[in-house]
Amino acid sequence: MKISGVELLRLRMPLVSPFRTSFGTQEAREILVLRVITPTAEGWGECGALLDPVYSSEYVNGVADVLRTYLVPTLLRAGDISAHQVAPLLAKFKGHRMAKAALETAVLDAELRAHDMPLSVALGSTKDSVDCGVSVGIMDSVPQLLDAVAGYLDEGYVRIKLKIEPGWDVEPVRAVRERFDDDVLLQVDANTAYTLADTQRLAQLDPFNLLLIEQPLDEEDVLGHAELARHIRTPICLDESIVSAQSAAAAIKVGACRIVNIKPSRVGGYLEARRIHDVCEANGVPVWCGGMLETGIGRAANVALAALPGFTLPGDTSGSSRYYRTDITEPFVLVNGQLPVPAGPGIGVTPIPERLAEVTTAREFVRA
Ligand SMILES: CSCC[C@@H](NC(=O)CCC(=O)O)C(=O)O
Ligand SMILES: [Mg+2]
Repeated sequence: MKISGVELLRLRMPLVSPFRTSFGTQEAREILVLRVITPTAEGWGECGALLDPVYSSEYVNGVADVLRTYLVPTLLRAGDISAHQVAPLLAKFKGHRMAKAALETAVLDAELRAHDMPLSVALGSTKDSVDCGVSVGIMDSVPQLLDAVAGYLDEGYVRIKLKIEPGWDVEPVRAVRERFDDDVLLQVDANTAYTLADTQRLAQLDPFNLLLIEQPLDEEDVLGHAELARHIRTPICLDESIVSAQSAAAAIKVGACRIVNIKPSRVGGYLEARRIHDVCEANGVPVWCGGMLETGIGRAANVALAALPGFTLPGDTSGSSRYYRTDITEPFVLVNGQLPVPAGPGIGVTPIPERLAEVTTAREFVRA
């Protein structure tokens, strides 16, 4: 398939409420969306990078630059290519996995639409709906947190994830455990906020029957997570540390994690995400689909991925209303704690032009 052009769209989408994590507070999402044009179909891809390099080293302006300067011109010059050739063609450029993921996804979406094949089918998904969890930010008070959790449980979410950081960890988790049924699936995400010196503090979370503790230590401290795992009972799940199937295999081998959060954006796309799924499944390691506050474009693709057999834990695949008053696609609405897997060709959704126009702050066309 020949790529005739790629459009970079910069969106600004206000969040329904501030989302606070150990690395800062998001009030709105600046999002880069890609539209790939080919003679037979168009494809869409959403980049998970944040405005600033605070979750990972990538950030929106940097992604836009590496796409216009290196990645898109390389594909435009490559002639007839398939989506599976994108990663090998771009491998000479080190890193920039979020930029590569968005571009590969848009090419894959165009290719699948041209062949009338849903992404879920192409990935080998086996379910037509997925259980959904929700990520709950750090709040100003425990009562405010309890009200938020009550609201999400009322909406039907089947798993609650609490953001934690030093000073906001044991007390809020204990309060949630004490207020809600012990059967509520509960996990925490530290976004690298702790060090091994905090081992005893983190061990105080063990009595609360958490599903997992996500990325307690620095993303490069894989051996530190293996050491921590010898001192706490709660299973460690890695997020920021897992950037490829190779890094997943290595982390599992050294005992750094018993669960993996797979985020297609972080690992370079859905094809690598599938490989990570396969590595984890081969090692008996459960996986779940993480999120980067995606619009319906990224959400649709994430839900398709979350329908793979190894995704045995509810993901951060919340409904559109978790973050946005109005999505740029038809909204994803939770029904009985689940979201339906899009059945249409490719990612199965397309942006609604009027809604896309409302939130688009810049458009840039990259030609050969
Ligand atoms: C702005 S925080 C994004 C990264 C964070 N993502 C979430 O907490 C889930 C976000 C979502 O529901 O999409 C994570 O580390 O897992
Ligand atoms: Mg995380």
